[in-house]
Amino acid sequence: MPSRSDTNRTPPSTTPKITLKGVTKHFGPKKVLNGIDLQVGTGESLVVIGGSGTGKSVMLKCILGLLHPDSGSIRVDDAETTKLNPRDREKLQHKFGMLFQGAALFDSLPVWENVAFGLIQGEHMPRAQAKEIAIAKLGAVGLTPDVAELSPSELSGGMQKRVGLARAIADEPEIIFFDEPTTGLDPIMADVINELIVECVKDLGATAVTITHDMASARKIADRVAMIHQGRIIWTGHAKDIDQSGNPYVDQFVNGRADGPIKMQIRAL
Ligand SMILES: Nc1ncnc2c1ncn2[C@@H]1O[C@H](COP(=O)(O)OP(=O)(O)OP(=O)(O)O)[C@@H](O)[C@H]1O
Repeated sequence: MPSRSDTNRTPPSTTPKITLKGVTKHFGPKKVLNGIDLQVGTGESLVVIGGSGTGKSVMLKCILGLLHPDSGSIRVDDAETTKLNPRDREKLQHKFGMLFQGAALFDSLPVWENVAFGLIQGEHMPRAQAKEIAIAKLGAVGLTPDVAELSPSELSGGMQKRVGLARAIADEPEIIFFDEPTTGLDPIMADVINELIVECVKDLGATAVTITHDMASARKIADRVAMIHQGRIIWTGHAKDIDQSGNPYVDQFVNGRADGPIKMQIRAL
């Protein structure tokens, strides 16, 4: 299957969907985000790469409203999200879907109810209708209706990711966040999940933001890639240009080399 940047789809619009300007966040004496500037276009798939502890998850949590930045601006469409009251924040949440790193399913609920959770709890949809949608979404990620009645604990890691993806798309969100979607999967299953992500995002016409260490995943999913280092975005570019970034940090990361400016800075700490 071709990468997302090769597919024959409508190119993403240049209208910004998400805009971060000068976002900072510290915990105690530790500055984690040092002025993040980043824009994601409507319908674009942006992949954020970067080493462990560079602030990827903290940035994502700031966009999701799970953490409040110390300073800076985060806009989603026309709304400045750092200043929303709780009611408007809740409305904004309806635009978001999320696939968590560990799929984060409730073992106490059958698969279908995990998928339908947001529809039942958030949208107050009748259970029968929500179940129908959940089964359709499970079909969209390649799972048959009999899986709907199982407990998540009965599923393999790959199937759990599919269920997490079905849940992320159940509400047909405008923006989907993927946190390390391929972690813990073998390379073939990782590729299957990457393909499903590309398909689901394309079908919905959604904007996607993915954080990952996995370059195979980044290459497959991304229209554009942004690299974060020490709490700043140090490079952004088209996925197809990642091997000619001209940036030694990106080059080191993409090629997984121990030697380079990133290691030198770790040594210096
Ligand atoms: N709630 C918190 N309280 C204190 N420190 C935190 C908190 N959340 C994150 N941090 C610190 O912020 C830094 C960045 O963490 P973050 O989880 O964003 O890294 P990351 O780039 O996502 O790494 P990884 O790829 O390993 O998941 C880390 O040093 C982490 O310990």
